[in-house]
This record gives sequence, C-alpha cells and structure tokens, in this order.
Amino acid sequence: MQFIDQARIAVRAGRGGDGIVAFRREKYVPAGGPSGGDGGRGGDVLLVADANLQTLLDFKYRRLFAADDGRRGGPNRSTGASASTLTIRVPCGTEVRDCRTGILLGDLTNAGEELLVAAGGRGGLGNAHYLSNRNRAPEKFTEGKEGEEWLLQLELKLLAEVGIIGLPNAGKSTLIAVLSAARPKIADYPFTTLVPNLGVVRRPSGDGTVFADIPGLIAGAARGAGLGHDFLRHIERTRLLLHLVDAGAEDVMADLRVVEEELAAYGHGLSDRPRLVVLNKMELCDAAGLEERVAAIGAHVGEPPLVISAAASQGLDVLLAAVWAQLGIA
Ligand SMILES: Nc1ncnc2c1ncn2[C@@H]1O[C@H](COP(=O)(O)OP(=O)(O)OP(=O)(O)O)[C@@H](O)[C@H]1O
Ligand SMILES: [Mg+2]
Repeated sequence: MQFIDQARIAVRAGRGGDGIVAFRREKYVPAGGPSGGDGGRGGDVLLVADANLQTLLDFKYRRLFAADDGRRGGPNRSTGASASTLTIRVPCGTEVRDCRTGILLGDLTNAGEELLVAAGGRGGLGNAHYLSNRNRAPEKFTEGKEGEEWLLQLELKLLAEVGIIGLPNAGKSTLIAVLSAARPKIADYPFTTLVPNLGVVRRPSGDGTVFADIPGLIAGAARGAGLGHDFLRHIERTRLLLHLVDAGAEDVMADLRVVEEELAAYGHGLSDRPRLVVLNKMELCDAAGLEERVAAIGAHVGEPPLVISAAASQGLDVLLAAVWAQLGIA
C-alpha cells in the first residue's frame, strides 16, 4: 500500500563574502599597492539520499535550512574562507519540486545521490583586482552575491512495511492509533474500517516505519467476501504481518485459522510472509484462560503469541521490539 509523504522546506544558500579595500604597508615602501582580498563563497545547500531514512518525518519539525555566509576578504590579497556546504539528508525515492511552479528539480533514487538545490553566492572582489596603470591606488571593491533561496516541496511515496490484519473488531485500528499519530475511526462493530489507515511508528533510530491497518478479514475474503479482498492487495508488499486475535473470542483458534486460510487462499506469498501473532484484549480473559489460549496458539504457530492490550497500552514495548527485530532494525 502506497501513500505520499510530503514536506515543504525553505533552503537558503550562504551569501558571498565582500571583497575589501586595503593597501600594502611595508617598511621602505612609501605607497604600497592595493592588496584587498576577495570574499569567500557562500555555502551551497545540497540534498543527499540516505538509505537509513524511510519518511519525511523530521521535516515536520524543521523547515528552514540556511548555509553559512562566506567570509570577507583579508589584507595581503588573502581570500576570505568559503563556507562549507550544508547537507540535508532525505530518504531514497524523494522527489524535489519547486513549490511555486511545481517543476520537478530532481529525483533522489539511490543512496548517495546528490542534488544541489541552492548555490552559494560568489565572493566579491578586493581592490587588488582593480590595479591599473591609470589608477595605482584603486578604492574599488565589490560586494558578495546573495545565495540562492528556494521553497521546495519534497514528496516521497511510502510503502507500508508492516500490515495489521485480523477479523473485524479485533482491535487493529485501536492498535495503530496507540502506536502512531494516525487517528482512524474505532468502534464496537465489525467493518468500522473501510479504507486502509496508515500510521508512521517511530523506530528506535528515530526515523519511522509505516504500518497499515486494513479492514477486517472474514471467511471468503480472498474470494471477495466482506471488504477484505481489495485490501489484501494493500498488504501484498509489506515485509511483516501483525495478526491480531481477540482474546475475548469464543474460539481463538477458529478465529486464527479463518484469517490464515484467507491469506493462503489469496496467494501472492502472503502466507509465507513473516507474521507475528498478537493476542489482543488480554483483559477480557482471566489468567487461566489467557494461559490456555497462549498455549494453544503457540502449539499451532510454533511460538507463543505476543500478549497485549491495545486499549490499555499493555505489552506494546515488547511488541515493537519484536517488530524491529523481525525487520532487522536496531
Ligand atoms: N485491548 C482492548 N480491550 C478491550 N476492547 C478493545 C481493545 N482494543 C480494542 N478494543 C475495542 O474493540 C472494538 C473494535 O476496535 P477497532 O475498531 O480497533 O477494531 P478493528 O479491528 O479495527 O475493527 P474493523 O475491522 O471493524 O475495522 C472497539 O470498541 C475498541 O474499543
Ligand atoms: Mg478498524
């Protein structure tokens, strides 16, 4: 399932340093020649594609990026220092447009690819440049040029990496709401969710991973029953499935199997997709009942399910740790 992450940022390259007016002062040289140096270049602003970023999350908090200005020229024809380039890291796949015109400036597809988005201003010339036979003591210099300034629109097509599946009412939307900033509709009846919801969940490294909450699956979903059919398509490209089972259900094993059968019937490799079984609504069972359900699911799946309460925010840290481990994210 794809959706588009967007951000607007302002970039400003540095201004060039001014040239200066100066004259040589040396012993025994009464009237030294002009020696004012040139200003340094203002810093450029560069975008670089970084494979460790998945979202444009950070640009929600920081919107202005300005490179430093170049330094003024010095005496003895010394050129002022040029400012260093300001590098902004963006996820691979980011498209960069000029906000005003919508013109595509570049597409940063592969890690390490660079795009110069604002060029630093040139430094001004010192008076040493204006020495001529007619004017032995020029007072002329030029100012540094302004750096470029642009408003940029960044766009990234996001792919959900984690799909949340389960029967209607299992608590899928509740889970994505507690894990991310997504605010889907949550209600006590089946098929509350009619279109997939996406949420960005912060990973330990600070960037995000996209989770997709899809409408509940029912028996026959793979053949088009309920709303599930269309939406199985959306999780086709996820890397991990979170399979939510309602602990309060009469027969959790039957619930578990219905969804497994739909995954198998749908094909496209969905039943081989790494999957974590998650027993939600733990508070609806007493300790003995919970233990029994955990054991039954464990025997069927090969490892015990994670036990959580999405509504009461219990077990979520362990769940996320398991998700990051499955995705190979530290
Ligand atoms: N841990 C929990 N304990 C008790 N009730 C819960 C828990 N988690 C969710 N619920 C309740 O279960 C109901 C269904 O939740 P939610 O809408 O998140 O399910 P869903 O799986 O997204 O359903 P659908 O497939 O219909 O979209 C809601 O009334 C919600 O408050
Ligand atoms: Mg829902």
